[in-house]
Amino acid sequence: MSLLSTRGLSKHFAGLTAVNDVDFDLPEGQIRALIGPNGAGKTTFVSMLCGRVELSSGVVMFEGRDISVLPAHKRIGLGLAYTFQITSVFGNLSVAENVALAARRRVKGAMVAQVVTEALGKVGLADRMEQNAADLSYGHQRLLEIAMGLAQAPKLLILDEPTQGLADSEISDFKALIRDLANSTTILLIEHNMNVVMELADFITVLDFGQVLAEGTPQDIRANAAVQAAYLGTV
Ligand SMILES: Nc1ncnc2c1ncn2[C@@H]1O[C@H](COP(=O)(O)OP(=O)(O)OP(=O)(O)O)[C@@H](O)[C@H]1O
Repeated sequence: MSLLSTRGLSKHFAGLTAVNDVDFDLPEGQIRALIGPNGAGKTTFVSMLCGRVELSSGVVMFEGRDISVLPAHKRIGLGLAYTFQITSVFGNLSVAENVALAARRRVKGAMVAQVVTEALGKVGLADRMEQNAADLSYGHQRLLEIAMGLAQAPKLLILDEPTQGLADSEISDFKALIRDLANSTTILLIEHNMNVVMELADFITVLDFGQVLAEGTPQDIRANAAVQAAYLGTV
């Protein structure tokens, strides 16, 4: 059984079909990359998985349960965590307080501090706990968001362009982080950096004009002529 799957998932915005009849299956334990040209529908697709965007038609299943109309906070409760391009960090709170907010959804009392320390340790921000989140670089704010996701001990972690804003030197740490997280969490990653995709992903789904253009291993996708024409040739 897939951890997450969709059938016939579509989203129409007035006159525009952003996601068109997508069937998608994500097995537990996989690192899956979702790639495709700008405007292909990637963010809209994962927003429907998370419940941030209402679907127009189709179904979303998580652990065999139909979650298509479940509100976002209930999906988080089931183990579906996500970080998005638009940063959701509270700038006037400390790094630790931001993660504590996420941790309190799951644990209470002294456990909160433990979960916070662990999550920040994993993403490499343990030495910045007391700093105001607003004072972090953009790249570090993205790592803080991942720590906030981890504090919820998710079964599925969805990351929307997590390497955007990271320096080259930080990207190799990021790759190691994702490999480490994959030992305990299934990961769905929207990513434009093809080095990151090809190195990290077990399996890749390519969206184009809201539809699945191709799926396969990194080798399959690299060799796929349609993907080359639609996307890889242009990056
Ligand atoms: N709230 C909205 N209202 C109207 N159109 C939207 C809305 N959100 C997205 N779209 C449109 O849906 C299409 C898919 O957008 P989406 O952001 O999902 O693509 P994407 O693949 O994530 O792109 P990028 O790689 O640039 O982030 C685009 O044409 C976009 O303009």
